[in-house]
Amino acid sequence: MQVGRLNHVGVAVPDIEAAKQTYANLYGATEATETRDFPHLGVRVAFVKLANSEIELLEPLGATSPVHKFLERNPKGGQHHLCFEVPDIIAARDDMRAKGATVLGTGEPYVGAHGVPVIFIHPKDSCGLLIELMQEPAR
Ligand SMILES: CC[C@H](C(=O)O)C(=O)SCCNC(=O)CCNC(=O)[C@H](O)C(C)(C)COP(=O)(O)OP(=O)(O)OC[C@H]1O[C@@H](n2cnc3c(N)ncnc32)[C@H](O)[C@@H]1OP(=O)(O)O
Ligand SMILES: [Co+2]
Repeated sequence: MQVGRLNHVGVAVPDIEAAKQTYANLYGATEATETRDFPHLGVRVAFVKLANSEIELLEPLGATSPVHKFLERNPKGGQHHLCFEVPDIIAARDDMRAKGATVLGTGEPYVGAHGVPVIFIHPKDSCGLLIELMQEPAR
């Protein structure tokens, strides 16, 4: 299986609104979504639109958030993950497992911030990078 386009770069930040201003002021990336909470995912999220992809700004929601420990280690924020689109998230999950990669959580895809199912592959399988795979959205 070959992954598709880079949908977004996940960036953990201590303050999403401040980060939005940084991307607008420094890089002219002024188009951003409203900031939304996803309590069931443990994150607050906003997307900064780019010409060919997006920055996904992430704040932790609570101490059990998957982003909480990352921000403790990187209090100013940092690159958290890359997200690639795939045509079939179930086939992608099975392909990852068949190749010996660790699909995080239960292994069952779950609906992410874009409203389509996602999975995550452990950083140890991708040269230290956390990789998210998401079902290609209808365009
Ligand atoms: C889905 C909604 C939204 C979307 O796009 O739609 C999102 O993207 S939400 C993003 C937040 N959600 C997740 O990240 C879910 C998957 N993540 C996890 O399951 C954990 O964060 C995990 C397993 C990657 C790390 O868990 P934890 O931090 O509790 O474990 P450790 O601190 O013990 O770390 C283990 C090991 O991994 C290294 N690590 C941790 N986070 C990252 C990272 N983001 N990138 C690279 N490496 C990471 C950490 O340094 C440890 O390395 P070691 O060599 O063992 O010390
Ligand atoms: Co993401």
